[in-house]
Parts: sequence; structure tokens; C-alpha cells
Amino acid sequence: MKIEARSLSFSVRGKTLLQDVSLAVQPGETLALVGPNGSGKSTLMRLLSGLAKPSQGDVLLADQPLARLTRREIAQRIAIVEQQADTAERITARSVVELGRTPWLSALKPWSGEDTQHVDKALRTVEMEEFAPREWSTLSGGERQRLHIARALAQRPGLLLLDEPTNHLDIHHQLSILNCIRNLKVTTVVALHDLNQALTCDRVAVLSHGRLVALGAPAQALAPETVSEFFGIKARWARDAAGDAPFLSFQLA
Ligand SMILES: Nc1ncnc2c1ncn2[C@@H]1O[C@H](COP(=O)(O)OP(=O)(O)OP(=O)(O)O)[C@@H](O)[C@H]1O
Repeated sequence: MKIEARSLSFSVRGKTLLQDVSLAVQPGETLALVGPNGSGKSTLMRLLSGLAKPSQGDVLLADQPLARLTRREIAQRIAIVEQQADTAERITARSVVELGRTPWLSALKPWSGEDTQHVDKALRTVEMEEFAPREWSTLSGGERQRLHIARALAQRPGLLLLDEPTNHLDIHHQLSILNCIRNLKVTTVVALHDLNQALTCDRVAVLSHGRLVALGAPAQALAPETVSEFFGIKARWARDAAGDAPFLSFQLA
């Protein structure tokens, strides 16, 4: 499902958090959103999800203005995992993932075997099947994060918005979640702090002080000069002894 931001701006109490951001993410594409702390990544995610309304500009989902869709229509199309996502304590891991099916249920369409299958598949994808009966309050930060991602996957969205989905995860689960995200046929926007992980996405958008300052193929959007300028460090391409694809190496300027 295509998502498009047209000249998006967002201000709160006279402070501009996002200014004139335009970009389009094509069906099935994975776009990494990077930028220094406070550059506007979460703000842009919230605007794309419909959780916040732009002060100016429009968000179009599959060429339809988001503002014209009902909450339920949006929930059937867009899943978001926010940065400090948390949920009620007295609930099992499986119930959290089942919440992802809510937008699809109604009096005429109660829970069915198909819903159970989506939940099972989402739990498998994040390698959390064995945790399904556990109570939420007993889970670690990384386990909760994986379940939030499973909840979003169980929703079967056309657009997946993930705000720093790997920040609580060990390296195995960082790589496996990113691999899973890249292989999904779902359009995905993923905010990342690890620029080398961003390099593995289809395209990269760089935000700085609420403005879109680069957008394109990963190696082009994350060229060392761009990274150095907007993150205030010295970046360069490096290669390991195996001679695999180059990666970014950093040091303080
Ligand atoms: N409700 C608000 N009122 C005032 N300022 C806000 C509000 N919400 C966010 N901001 C500010 O807007 C800027 C952008 O915040 P945002 O969370 O979008 O950045 P980010 O790029 O996601 O940052 P991080 O990498 O630290 O998660 C920050 O300077 C933040 O302090």
C-alpha cells in the first residue's frame, strides 16, 4: 500500500517540529528513517499513522487522504509500533498479539480460526511462540518489544510503521527482526538509529531539525559527507577483511 506525505508541517505551541516534508513510499518498499535525536522521526511516524494531524499538508494512503478515512479503516490498513509502547500489565503475551486482530472483528465477524492463524504466524515470526502463555509483567523489555511487533504483524496491515523496533533487542533478534521486516511484502517505514542497519533497507530518508535533508538509495542518502554533516561526526566507508559490502565507520569530529 503506497503512503505519501505532501508538504507536511507540524507545530505545537508555536514550535515547528516538522517542516515541509514530502516523500512517497511505494507498495512493498522498506524505507528507513534516520536522523539525530529530536530531528522529528517519531513526529513524522505519528503523522503518517493518523495519530497526529498535520498543521499543514496531507497524508495520502493508497492515494486517498488519510483525513477522510475512519479510525477503523485506518486501523485495518496501518499498524504502528511506537517507541515506548506499553500495555496493560495483567494480560498474557498471546492476548497482546491478539489485540492486533481487533480492527477486523465485529458482531458479524467474531473471532475465527483465521484470526488464530494470524496470531500464531506473528508469534512464530518474532520467535515468541513459547512465551505465549506468559504474563506481560514477567517479560523483559526485548520480549515485550518483539510482542508489540507481533501484534502489528497480526493486524495484517498494508502499511507498517516501526519506531526504533530494535532498540531493546539483542543482536540476534535485531538482525532477525530486520530481516523479517525487509522480507515482508508490506510497505514499511522504520525509524532506526543504527545507520548500518538502515543501509540494508530499500531506501533511506534523513531528517534534521524537522526537515527532510536526504532521500534516496541507501549508499547515496547515507553518503559519509551527509552523515558527517547532519550527525556532527566523521563518517567514512570501511570494509572488513572478508571484503563484504562496505559499512559506515564513525568517529567524533
Ligand atoms: N508535544 C511536544 N511539545 C513540544 N515539543 C515536542 C513535543 N513532542 C515532541 N517535541 C519535540 O519535537 C522534536 C522532535 O521530536 P521527535 O520525538 O519527533 O524526534 P525523534 O527524531 O523521534 O527523536 P529521538 O531520536 O530522540 O527518538 C524534539 O525536539 C522534541 O523535544
